Amino acid sequence: MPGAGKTTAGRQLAHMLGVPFADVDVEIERRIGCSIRSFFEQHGEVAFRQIEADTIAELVKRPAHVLATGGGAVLRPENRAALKANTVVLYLRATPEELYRRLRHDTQRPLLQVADPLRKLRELYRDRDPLYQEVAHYTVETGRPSVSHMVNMILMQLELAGVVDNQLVKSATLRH
Ligand SMILES: Nc1ncnc2c1ncn2[C@@H]1O[C@H](COP(=O)(O)OP(=O)(O)O)[C@@H](O)[C@H]1O
Ligand SMILES: O=C(O)C1=C[C@@H](OP(=O)(O)O)[C@@H](O)[C@H](O)C1
Ligand SMILES: [Mg+2]
Repeated sequence: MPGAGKTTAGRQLAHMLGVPFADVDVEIERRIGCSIRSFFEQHGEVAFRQIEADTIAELVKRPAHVLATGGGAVLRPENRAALKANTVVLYLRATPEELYRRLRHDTQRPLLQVADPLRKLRELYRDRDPLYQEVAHYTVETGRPSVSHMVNMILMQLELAGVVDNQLVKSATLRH
């Protein structure tokens, strides 16, 4: 979902683990040469989703690092398949109300430039939560922690899953 913390927590997590960070949206904006919001307005969502799929297909093949996708990455089956097969997928789950609290002043998410953004978030959550749960290896219930607390929750989940070892988590925590 938009506002889940993928970009913010993903960047912090990569820094703490000492691995490269990539954000699908940032890579897309580099390719299209404008903001995603402008692209939506000029070319529409379908054209965006094709560029998003092409970008995800490339980025999931890069060596181990932290990858933040956009909230709509799960809409296309080929994206879900690519993410699940090539990465350890964490779903950063938050309620529509919490997401609205985080995004209420944000003007850059095209899907939320509507009269009732909270209603839109509830619709997106209804449609997408099953898809996130289908593609995710692990779900992190983010609630209302600070970003740094959320990153520690993610680290603990990754350690429990054996994705990162205890020493790496300890050094990450110290680095933090
Ligand atoms: N766990 C959190 N608690 C409070 N604010 C958060 C949390 N995660 C993200 N935010 C804030 O919400 C906004 C959206 O975060 P962002 O990382 O851009 O989300 P996404 O990339 O998933 O859309 C940012 O202002 C960020 O600081
Ligand atoms: O939820 C969505 O469909 C989208 C989320 C955005 O990314 P964030 O989840 O980082 O906001 C961005 O990819 C685009 O605006 C579409
Ligand atoms: Mg993001």
